[in-house]
Amino acid sequence: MTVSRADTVAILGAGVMGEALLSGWLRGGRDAVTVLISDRSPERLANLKDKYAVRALPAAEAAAQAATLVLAVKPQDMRALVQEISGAVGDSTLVVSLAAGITTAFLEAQLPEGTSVARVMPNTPALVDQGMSAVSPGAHCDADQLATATGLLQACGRVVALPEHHLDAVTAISGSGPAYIFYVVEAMIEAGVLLGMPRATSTELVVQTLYGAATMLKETGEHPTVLREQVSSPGGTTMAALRELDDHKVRAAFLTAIEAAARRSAQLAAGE
Ligand SMILES: NC(=O)C1=CN([C@@H]2O[C@H](COP(=O)(O)OP(=O)(O)OC[C@H]3O[C@@H](n4cnc5c(N)ncnc54)[C@H](OP(=O)(O)O)[C@@H]3O)[C@@H](O)[C@H]2O)C=CC1
Ligand SMILES: O=C(O)[C@@H]1CCC=N1
Repeated sequence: MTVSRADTVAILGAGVMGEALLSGWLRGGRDAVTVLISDRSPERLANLKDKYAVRALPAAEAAAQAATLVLAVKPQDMRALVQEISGAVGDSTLVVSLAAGITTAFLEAQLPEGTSVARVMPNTPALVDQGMSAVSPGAHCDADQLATATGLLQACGRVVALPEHHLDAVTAISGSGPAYIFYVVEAMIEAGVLLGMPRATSTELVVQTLYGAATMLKETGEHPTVLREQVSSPGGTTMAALRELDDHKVRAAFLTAIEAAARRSAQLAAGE
């Protein structure tokens, strides 16, 4: 089967996020022959080719054969990748970057004049079709191209379009967010073990509690304060615990932690 360049998407940097998108597209019914992957690890490429039956090519060759390029390398590797592919980027190429911190202006300056660029911040729940992404158009990205970028992310979850000045905050909230939740889950499991429960039991209790609480937030549409108050009986166990969290300034710690993540995203833009 011959696949046109217009229908082809190349993932350049097939690591955690690259694979998350690839697997989501295939689960959503995209034909594997329309996806090219590139990575500097031959072992990783061999593994992904086996697993998903997609074609692997060096980055510049993949870039020449695809109308949409998804740049999914670490921010620190972005300059080198863009230099490698720049000569293969055509007038109609759409470049979609997933990298934290890297601005559309940076990419536009490295790519041929007038290249359409969209900046996206996804998250790892895309692996289970529950991703949350934000997308921002660069200076030359038109509405159809923004819709194309949005469609790539919608295959694995929800997408919001936002002005690019919000993307460092998005990175700090939903991009890094799953890690904060996993950190809280780890701490709660440890607490169950501290109280004498088998680790497997504690894990089951915590994971289902998280799932139930997330489902309540989503399905009831109630404010989290209302849901928290429903759990907090006067003079009861929950208030005893929440008082300790307040005494240990856990809420303030979340604010400063998330500020630090946004600051770090802005530093990555400056190549630090
Ligand atoms: N992980 C996450 O939760 C999220 C990540 N992101 C962003 O997504 C991007 C990718 O992150 P993640 O998937 O975690 O990173 P990974 O390190 O897992 O994946 C990046 C892959 O790209 C490869 N690579 C580096 N340079 C090149 C190149 N020139 N050509 C081909 N392949 C190359 C890397 O190889 P090697 O291993 O040899 O370096 C690696 O396999 C980052 O910019 C990150 O900011 C955004 C949201 C969430
Ligand atoms: O930690 C990081 O830099 C990347 C960006 C958002 C999630 N992971």
